[in-house]
Amino acid sequence: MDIVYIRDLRVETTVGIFDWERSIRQQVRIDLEMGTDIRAGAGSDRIQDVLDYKTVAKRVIALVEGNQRELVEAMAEDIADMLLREFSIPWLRLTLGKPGAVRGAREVGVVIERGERTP
Ligand SMILES: Nc1nc2c(c(=O)[nH]1)N=C([C@H](O)[C@@H](O)CO)CN2
Repeated sequence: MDIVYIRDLRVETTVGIFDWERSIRQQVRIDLEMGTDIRAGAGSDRIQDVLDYKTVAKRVIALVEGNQRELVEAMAEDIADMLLREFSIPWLRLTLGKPGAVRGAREVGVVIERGERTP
């Protein structure tokens, strides 16, 4: 399996369990690895034949900017669900972090894998 990735995507959104967090925008940071087969696109050299990371990034940004969830777990699951459905991605690994959310830590968050990773 090949991978198309997006690293260090930063998006401003509302997220968090505390009242003060519901009235501010915070930055979340996303790393995304998506299973794919690049051979058709490598052969044709046409964007139509690949998983377009720009299109994926725009969709992820739109979803995250509109987030109403409190937990990073819930937001991560929403992103993964959307990607598996809308882009027919067989497998993905998603890191969703909140930089600076915990004093003393650079970032906290979750890493999830969804779908089936084929050889
Ligand atoms: N596992 C999680 N733990 C915590 C979360 C979360 O989304 N998942 N959220 C918070 C607060 O919103 C925190 O980020 C505010 O500093 C605490 N723990």
